[in-house]
Amino acid sequence: MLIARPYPLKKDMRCALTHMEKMAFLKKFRCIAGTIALFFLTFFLCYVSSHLRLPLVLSMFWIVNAVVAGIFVRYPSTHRPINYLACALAMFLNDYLFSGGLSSVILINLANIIFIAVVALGLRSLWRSHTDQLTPKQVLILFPVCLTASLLAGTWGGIVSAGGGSLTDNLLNIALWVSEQFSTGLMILPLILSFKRSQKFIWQRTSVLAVLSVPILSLGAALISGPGSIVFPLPVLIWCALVLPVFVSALVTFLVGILEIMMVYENLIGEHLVDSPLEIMTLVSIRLGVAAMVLTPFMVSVTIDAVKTLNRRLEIRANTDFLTQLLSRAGLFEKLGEIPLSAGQTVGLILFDIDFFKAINDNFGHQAGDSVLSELGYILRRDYKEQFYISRFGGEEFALIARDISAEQLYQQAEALRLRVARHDFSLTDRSLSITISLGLEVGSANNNEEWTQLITRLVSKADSRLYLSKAEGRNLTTPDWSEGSPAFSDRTPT
Ligand SMILES: Nc1nc2c(ncn2[C@@H]2O[C@H](COP(=O)(O)OP(=O)(O)OP(=O)(O)O)[C@@H](O)[C@H]2O)c(=O)[nH]1
Repeated sequence: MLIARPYPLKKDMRCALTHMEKMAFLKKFRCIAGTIALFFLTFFLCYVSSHLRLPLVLSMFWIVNAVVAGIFVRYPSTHRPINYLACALAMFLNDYLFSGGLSSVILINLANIIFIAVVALGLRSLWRSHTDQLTPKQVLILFPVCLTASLLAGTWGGIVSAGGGSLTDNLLNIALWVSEQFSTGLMILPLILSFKRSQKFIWQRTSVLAVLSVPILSLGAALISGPGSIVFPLPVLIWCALVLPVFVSALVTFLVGILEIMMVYENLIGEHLVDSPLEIMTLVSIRLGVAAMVLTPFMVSVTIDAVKTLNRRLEIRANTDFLTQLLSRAGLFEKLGEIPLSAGQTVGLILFDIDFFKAINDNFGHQAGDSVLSELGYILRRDYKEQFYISRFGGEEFALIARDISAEQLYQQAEALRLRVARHDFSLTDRSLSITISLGLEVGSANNNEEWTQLITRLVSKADSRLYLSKAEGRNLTTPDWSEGSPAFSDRTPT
């Protein structure tokens, strides 16, 4: 009879509740901490941006909007009304402390919130938060979303910050707002969206040269000057996009974009800036030009990155056996081809085949046979990957290859493997199963100018005849390289 056990159950439930409460508390704490961090980040960026105002009244780079919008897109859990409120409060506080006049400050900062909201909502639906990889499609949508956000925010900001004035003043103000938001947005958003915490990258000569060429072309642009000089760095930025990781390329492009706009402000590029409609429109035009220029290398680097990832996936798929997750025969040769082979190098090969595998298929079904192959693949990957290159050579035939191994060491490893397999219970859906394997070994040295394919083919031919011997002598046996008089051959015994 089943006896009720109230206490342990209650205790379990209490533990589970406490755990859930703890998790809920942690989640809440993280949210509050995130909101406070966002408040201070916004305040700091507003402070920095508002000190980049000279020589015009409008900031040279109002970076805060793109940064906050980028955070909302990149980390969708932060996209919450409370965080909008925190950002707005930080903007109001900064303007109140350093510019005065709370009422106009609220209206002007509404433009910033409009930009953040439009970018966050426009890009959020397309961004897959579970992957860091950007797609060309996502980059394409960056342009219209950023433009819409800049147009809406800029129109509102331009009107409320002009404080009345003539229609021309209003239109010029709007043009300045829109162009600034658009160019700053397109410089900063790629940076935030492509940022990866860990990325393996080896600097090669071409990557270093590409980066070093950037300041040279930028200097050329500064020396020659004129409106066309904006695009001088473009070829080298495209080069960076081809050879650098997406984030590094975006960073270089961002720095060039910033430099160009600063040079415009310093009269190094373009005409002398005075506060007339023509000069303002020149600045607007240069900014829009910079925006278009910075997006181009970003599109190239994201597209190249997507192509590289696709190539890597195809390569893995082509070189890996789907069932066992081991190298296919072609994959083995491909892998070995990457390793230098010097004359005289010793290479050992274990070639083995499952005994009576056809009977497993016949008695338990093809799926059971697949399951055995898959489990065997798992054992080989787990226990032998360190010492050997492992390949599913054919149907139920496997090859293990090791460099710098003696005939005796190879024999010991092969015997250990044979016993390991024989003692293992392979699990099928409704039962477990024991199998045995027969092995043939060969150890050889590479000849002068011999390639991996030739060497392995030579070793396989010998090992295959020894595998056949193991089968002929009753299976569950290892036949080593006995031509070398290995003492192990005479010791071989079935389990
Ligand atoms: N389930 C399954 N069976 C496979 C696969 N590849 C090959 N086989 C089967 O493996 C069996 C190999 O049979 P045989 O060559 O006669 O060898 P065996 O039955 O193991 O006998 P011995 O090697 O002489 O011990 C064939 O029936 C193939 O159909 C696979 O991927 N999955």
